Amino acid sequence: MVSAPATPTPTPSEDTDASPRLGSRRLQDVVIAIEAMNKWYGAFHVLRDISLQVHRGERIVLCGPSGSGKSTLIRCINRLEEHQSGRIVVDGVELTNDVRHVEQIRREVGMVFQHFNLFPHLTVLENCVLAPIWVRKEPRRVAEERAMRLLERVKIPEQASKYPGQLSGGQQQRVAIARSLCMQPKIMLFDEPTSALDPEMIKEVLDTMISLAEEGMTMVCVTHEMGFAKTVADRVIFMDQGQIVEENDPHTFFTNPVNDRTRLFLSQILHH
Ligand SMILES: Nc1ncnc2c1ncn2[C@@H]1O[C@H](COP(=O)(O)OP(=O)(O)OP(=O)(O)O)[C@@H](O)[C@H]1O
Repeated sequence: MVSAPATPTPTPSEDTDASPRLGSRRLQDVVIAIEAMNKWYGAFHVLRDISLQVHRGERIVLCGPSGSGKSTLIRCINRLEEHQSGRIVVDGVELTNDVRHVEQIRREVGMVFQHFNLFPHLTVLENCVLAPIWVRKEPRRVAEERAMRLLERVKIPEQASKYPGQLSGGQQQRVAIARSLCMQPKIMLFDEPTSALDPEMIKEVLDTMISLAEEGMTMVCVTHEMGFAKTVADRVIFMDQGQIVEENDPHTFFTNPVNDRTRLFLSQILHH
């Protein structure tokens, strides 16, 4: 049975002064709506009653201690992991077992992983055009032109004919970002994209993410880069033991955390 696309909670569409704001910007429609979602790994209750709404163009940073469920949560958003109860609606499509919905979501939601996940036996350009050609059935020329534009945007067009193993970690991660963008996603998920990088390469990847944010991409980022959270995020969400414990704008989150667990976490990472 095909379930009807669900409608996320509506938000004001008219651009009136009364519409809610996101910093200096106006809140737009909800693109990710998670309602009372739970997930178990066997008997282990890994995500507990998660409710979260992400608006178009919003930049969310998810943080929290190791094992708190951050990766699992963002992997549920593109159905790399299944949830067992509650609802996840992405751009008006509810995530169910219906493969058509899953395919649609995978096309609209790009994901960048800690360990790049590039195909080592394919060149940078081939990595970038693989999904557009095979999933979106694009002509090779169209896919390659877009891939080259995106490799220019992440500032490594000269690496197009190299293999991933010939690049630095920072360059490989920028290829991974360009590869995701080749599918023209509406939402980008980042799972600790800088954690596997040497310190001197972290900045180049963060700069790429910052420029994406400036262009209005909707982003959900799991990261320990609190400088990025402070300057780029519209909202910082703190998770612990599978729950969203606290969320706020970055200024309030970092200067006036309410929950004891948030305070403890911040004191540990900010003084590290
Ligand atoms: N496939 C799996 N099967 C069983 N347990 C899992 C699986 N994947 C993750 N877990 C467990 O679920 C919990 C949450 O893991 P998750 O990777 O989502 O946490 P995290 O907050 O992203 O942690 P980290 O910051 O260390 O990456 C952990 O206790 C982890 O061991």
